[in-house]
Amino acid sequence: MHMQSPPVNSLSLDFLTELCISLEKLEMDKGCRGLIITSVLSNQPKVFSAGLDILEMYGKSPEHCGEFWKVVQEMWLKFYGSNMGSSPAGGCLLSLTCDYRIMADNPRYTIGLNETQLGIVAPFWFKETMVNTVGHRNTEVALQLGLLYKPAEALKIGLVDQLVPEDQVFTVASQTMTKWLTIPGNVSVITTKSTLNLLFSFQLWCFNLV
Ligand SMILES: CCCCC/C=C\CCCC/C=C/C(=O)SCCNC(=O)CCNC(=O)[C@H](O)C(C)(C)COP(=O)(O)OP(=O)(O)OC[C@H]1O[C@@H](n2cnc3c(N)ncnc32)[C@H](O)[C@@H]1OP(=O)(O)O
Repeated sequence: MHMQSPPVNSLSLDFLTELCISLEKLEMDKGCRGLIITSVLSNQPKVFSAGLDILEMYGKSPEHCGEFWKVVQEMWLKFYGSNMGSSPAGGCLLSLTCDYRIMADNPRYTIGLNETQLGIVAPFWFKETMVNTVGHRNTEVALQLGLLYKPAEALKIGLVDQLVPEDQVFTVASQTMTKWLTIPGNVSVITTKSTLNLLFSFQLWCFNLV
């Protein structure tokens, strides 16, 4: 799936709605077993996603905000696999929801949950998704300081799984997907994934988010 919503793939209500509809269609397609998501914006260096569209969170009606927040949660519940450039805040969440993250090795790109730098708070389910990926201590430091990591730093703490030269991102993503798809049967993979997320799912249920 190629994201192309200039200038920076910010996650607006319209963009997220379209994304969720596309994901739902893919979920129902029995022939689809994996998804690589990437940005095809023409800007250089490339942005994966600038995160939630800031304009959606300012001066809008309560109904609009409700609708926006709901679709943000839907997006988070659905994702699979990705490759990317810059991914601040919601863009980082988009990546964290994936099974494997491949980042272009360009020090101009950054990834992280930088909410505190913006004077806002990363919701607990952003935080938990980060803890599940990089552990509690790394998350504590990252979130309190609102850190945006360069590729090498992100790899070091496990925020991304692999760095590759910029022109090879999609090729390597395709090779990685091929490897993951050698695991037989959807059921065992889905069950394993659900088991890994069991505690988190329970927390979400307690907070009435699913
Ligand atoms: C519904 C109510 C809910 C209330 C809940 C309240 C709080 C909960 C918090 C939820 C957690 C928040 C998560 C988020 O995702 S907040 C968004 C965080 N995003 C960022 O901090 C990214 C900011 N952007 C950048 O760092 C850079 O733009 C960049 C992505 C690295 C790209 O840099 P560059 O290529 O140099 O482009 P420009 O900076 O020049 O930007 C180009 C134009 O794009 C506009 N832009 C950028 N980011 C956003 C964005 N997130 N939303 C909307 N628009 C964005 C930027 O203004 C430029 O526009 P212009 O050309 O018209 O000036």
